[in-house]
Amino acid sequence: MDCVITFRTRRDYRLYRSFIRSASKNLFVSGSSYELIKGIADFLLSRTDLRPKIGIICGSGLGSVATILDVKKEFSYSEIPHFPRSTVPGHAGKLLFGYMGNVAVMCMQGRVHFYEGYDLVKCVMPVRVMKLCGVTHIIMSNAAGGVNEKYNVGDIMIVKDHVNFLGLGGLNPLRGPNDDRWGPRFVALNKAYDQWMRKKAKELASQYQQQGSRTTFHEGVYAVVGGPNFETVAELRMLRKMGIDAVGMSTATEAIAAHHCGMTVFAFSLITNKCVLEYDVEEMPNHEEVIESGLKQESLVKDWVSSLVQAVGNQWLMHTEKGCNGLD
Ligand SMILES: O=P(O)(O)O[C@H]1O[C@H](CO)[C@@H](O)[C@H]1O
Ligand code: HPA
Repeated sequence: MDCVITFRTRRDYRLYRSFIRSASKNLFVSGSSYELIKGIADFLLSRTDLRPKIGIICGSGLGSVATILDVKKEFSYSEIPHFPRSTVPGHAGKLLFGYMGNVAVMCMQGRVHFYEGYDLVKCVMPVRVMKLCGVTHIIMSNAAGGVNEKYNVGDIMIVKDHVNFLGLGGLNPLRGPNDDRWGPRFVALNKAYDQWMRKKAKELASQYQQQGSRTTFHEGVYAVVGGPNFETVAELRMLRKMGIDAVGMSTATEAIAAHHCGMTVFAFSLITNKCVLEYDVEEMPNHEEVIESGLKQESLVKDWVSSLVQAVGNQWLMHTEKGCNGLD
């Protein structure tokens, strides 16, 4: 059915026209435009003198990593304009600016997920905010189910690569018009997870083994699925056949956005549950167990992440005179 709109004045017509123009522009970019994200970064930086170099994202039950920070400024996500809010237990929803040793850090105590109802572009918005706050290296953590039968609860997997099941189906945070200020239209991902950081993280991990820790570190492939349901036995069997070691509902999309805008990316999974690949098994995965497993590994994870942050800081010192105390 055709619809005819009449305007009483030329002014009404002009107002209508500009509304339609901005609406069609925002159809693709709402919540994600460079200007909007720059506005958020400026909002944060105008409220702290700290200039972060390293960003950390705490996954489910891993919020305690934030407690190693000497916090200088704290924001609740709800007080940051346009920032998404965490709705999942185990994600405090706080953005912290502080120091780990002499390294200036920005830390998300909790993330947001696609299954919470956010578009992927909104899920990765905090990563881009970090970029515009000056973060060059990002450490992402997550809770994940161990698909590899050799993985046990409490093990840590350094992510060497991922399979993005959302992306393979077309759901990608880079979908839509590309803004070259972030990065190129077609981004290569074969070096998405930084080799130097992975090597350093493995070196640092070996000290726990030497000290007799029972925690095993692995390096493996993380698969992101949409959630929020845990996977079926058939799905998990398929994942294992495909060479996947751990499965979760986050991180890979954030890593794509971070790599796209030129950040150095490191990610790790805490194995919080062993995935059930058999039908005649009583146990069933649940979020409470996921959070509990995170808490049990609290001190080791904090220690390891903190030494990785220091290692990145020392690397900076070797290459720049300024270091990374955020005061340069
Ligand atoms: O990936 P993070 O945020 O650590 O959380 C993981 O834990 C939750 C399931 O218990 C899911 O959100 C999954 O992605
Ligand atoms: N599957 C998906 N996501 C998860 C799991 C899991 O088994 N454990 C923690 N996050």
